Formats: sequence, C-alpha cells, structure tokens
Amino acid sequence: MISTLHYITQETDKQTHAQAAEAACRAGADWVQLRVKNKPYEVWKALALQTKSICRHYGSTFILNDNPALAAEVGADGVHLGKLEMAPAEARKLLGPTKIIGGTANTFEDVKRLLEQGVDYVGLGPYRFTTTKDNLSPILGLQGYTAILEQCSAAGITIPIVAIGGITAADVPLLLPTGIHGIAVSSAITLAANRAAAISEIKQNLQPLPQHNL
Ligand SMILES: Cc1ncc(COP(=O)(O)OP(=O)(O)O)c(N)n1
Ligand SMILES: Cc1ncsc1CCOP(=O)(O)O
Ligand SMILES: [Mg+2]
Repeated sequence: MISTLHYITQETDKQTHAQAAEAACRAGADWVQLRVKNKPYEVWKALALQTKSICRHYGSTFILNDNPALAAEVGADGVHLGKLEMAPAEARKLLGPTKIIGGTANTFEDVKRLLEQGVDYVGLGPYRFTTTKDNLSPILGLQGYTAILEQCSAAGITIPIVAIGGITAADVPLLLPTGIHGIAVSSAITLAANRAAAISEIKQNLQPLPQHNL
C-alpha cells in the first residue's frame, strides 16, 4: 500500500537526515524517503542503515532515493528513481518483485513511460518552486496536475500519483480533487515549528471528502 504522505528527509544545521527521519516518524510519518545528496558513499550508507532501523522501530516504510544497489544492500523497502538514475525496469531486475519502485514524472508522457517500466507509484512535480531541489523541471501548478490527471483518467491509468514540490497542508484541498493519490513533502514538515501538528494537518486534509447524496 502506497502511503498518501511521503516524508522526504532534509538535513539542516540542527539535524542529520537520520535525525530528521526520526523526528518525522515520531510525529506520525508512516513513509520516509531518505534523500541524500553529495555525500561520500560510506556516509550515505550509514545514514541509510540508521534510517532503516528508525523506520523499522516506528513501523514506517523506508524508501531510498536514487540508488537501487544501496537500497538492496541495506534492505530498504524500495527506491525512488528520477530520470538521471537507473531505469525502473533495470532496478526491478535488481530488487525483485516485492520491493517498491517509484519514478519521477514531469509530464503525462513520463507517467506512461514509468507505467510501462513497472513502477509502483509516480512522483509528479514540481507543484511550485522550491529551494529543496536544484535544477527543477518546469512548474506544473494546479493547472498542470489537472491536465495530466485528466489525461491519466482518459487513458485508464490508475497508478498512485504523488504530487511534490513546495507543497503545504493548505495546498492539499486544491490538489486532491485532481485525482492525485497523495503528496510528498520535505520542508513543510522538516522546518515546521511543530512537526506533529504539521503532519496531523496534512493527514486531515488528505482525508477524502465525504460523498453527499444530492
Ligand atoms: C516522491 C518523489 N517524487 C519525485 C522525486 C524527485 O526525484 P528526482 O527527479 O530524481 O530528483 P531528486 O529527488 O533525486 O533530486 C522524489 N525524490 N520523490
Ligand atoms: C525532491 C523534489 N522533487 C521535486 S520538488 C522536490 C523537493 C520537495 O521538497 P519540498 O517539499 O521542500 O519542496
Ligand atoms: Mg533522483
């Protein structure tokens, strides 16, 4: 089951990636993606092992960003792959049928390609500008999500699509009706004064609206 809220780790001057993961799990995150950039392999691996044990302790799913070989080595639950990383079909051969593989899409064509490559979910973005990621693809905005999710629906594509990029709790009521499965969030949780309150508000807003009889 793909969570509707993916927490993406972020290092700050106060905490390591693993400490950020721990704080998020303690605050209610049930899905953590360890997103380490520009660190030596041994440091990356140590952070992955720490984050895995934190996720096991809290019963959260542990996804490693970018590196399928390291995901296999540390026993992560899965991997998230962008356009610059190993192709999902190749990662599937390495990781086997039970591991979770996510892929990044910026367009409807990307979603179709990822589906053919056998991913379990799609991270579609960016929703808006964010400083968390360098070299952002063009901003999709609400219009972009509406158009791409409409194309998915018309094509009978039902793979879980997770929105990403500068997303806050306040965006969720606007994004949810486009048909997204959930959201991936880093700053709005990592930098929140109260992470538990931030996660609780996001989860509340992710609840599907009740169906009203006309
Ligand atoms: C859930 C989710 N969606 C998209 C991304 C972005 O992946 P990528 O395009 O490879 O960029 P980096 O995160 O590696 O900088 C993601 N990480 N997670
Ligand atoms: C990894 C990634 N891919 C597209 S935007 C983004 C950053 C998400 O972090 P934030 O929620 O802080 O914008
Ligand atoms: Mg990547």
